[in-house]
Amino acid sequence: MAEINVENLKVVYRGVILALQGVSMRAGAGEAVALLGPNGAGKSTLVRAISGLLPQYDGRVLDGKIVINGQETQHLPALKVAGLGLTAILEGRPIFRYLTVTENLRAAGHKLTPQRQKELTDEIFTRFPRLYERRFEQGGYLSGGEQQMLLLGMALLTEPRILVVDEPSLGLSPKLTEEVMRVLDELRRDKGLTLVLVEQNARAAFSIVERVYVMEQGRVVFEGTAKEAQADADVMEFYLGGAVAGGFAEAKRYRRRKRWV
Ligand SMILES: Nc1ncnc2c1ncn2[C@@H]1O[C@H](COP(=O)(O)OP(=O)(O)OP(=O)(O)O)[C@@H](O)[C@H]1O
Repeated sequence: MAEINVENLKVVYRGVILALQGVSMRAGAGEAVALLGPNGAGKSTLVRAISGLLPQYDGRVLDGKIVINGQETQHLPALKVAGLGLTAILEGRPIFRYLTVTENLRAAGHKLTPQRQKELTDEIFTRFPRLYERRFEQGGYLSGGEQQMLLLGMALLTEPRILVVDEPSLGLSPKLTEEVMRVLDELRRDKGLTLVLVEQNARAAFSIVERVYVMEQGRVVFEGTAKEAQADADVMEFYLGGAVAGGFAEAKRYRRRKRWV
């Protein structure tokens, strides 16, 4: 059973900035949930906490609990959390820019037997034909969408049970966003993955998750099914309005603000 339970989590950066003010959320085994909300709401902070990566950002859990597969993890380092089957693709698209696509995949799967590595690499190239075409290209020369696909491929080579993905649509065209979402959805279904998706692009998230948490100012302000969120006029207007109405233009503006690769 690969599930996440977060209870009343409080997170502070640099000892003074309270970024999460008592957040509770749950992702059941094999379930897809999205964390939505405006800039600065605390979405990335929550996934950093779940992934054990807060110390890298000078952050720490002040109070509350994170339970992954029955084990309390709020004070575990990232490597231990990864050992529980959680793989996180966080901001910045951290690929090896001077290695080719194939080499990046090999590096990600270094713990696997050569046979398993080959099986999974073949699977990745089947799921992402574009990556196969670009397999001898250096990572740094790939487009944003191709880099996102490479990151998903690299994540698959860690054989995760829980996948945490921060803003996969960032900077992508609507068509590419749709493709990345489709692949995420297929992966979850085919492999029974638990998926936690952070998205500014609420419309994209609604297409593949069952439940959503809308955050603002370090709190969860709405929790419900994707359908309930879309039917709630206040949620749509006050918290998700810009993201839904703005579409690609909004994404581009956002991309300019947030630096990556
Ligand atoms: N490393 C850090 N040091 C200090 N404060 C931080 C740090 N990272 C985030 N914060 C602050 O914590 C709050 C929550 O930020 P967070 O990045 O989690 O929000 P977010 O919902 O992911 O926003 P975005 O969609 O813009 O990434 C913000 O007020 C932000 O300024």
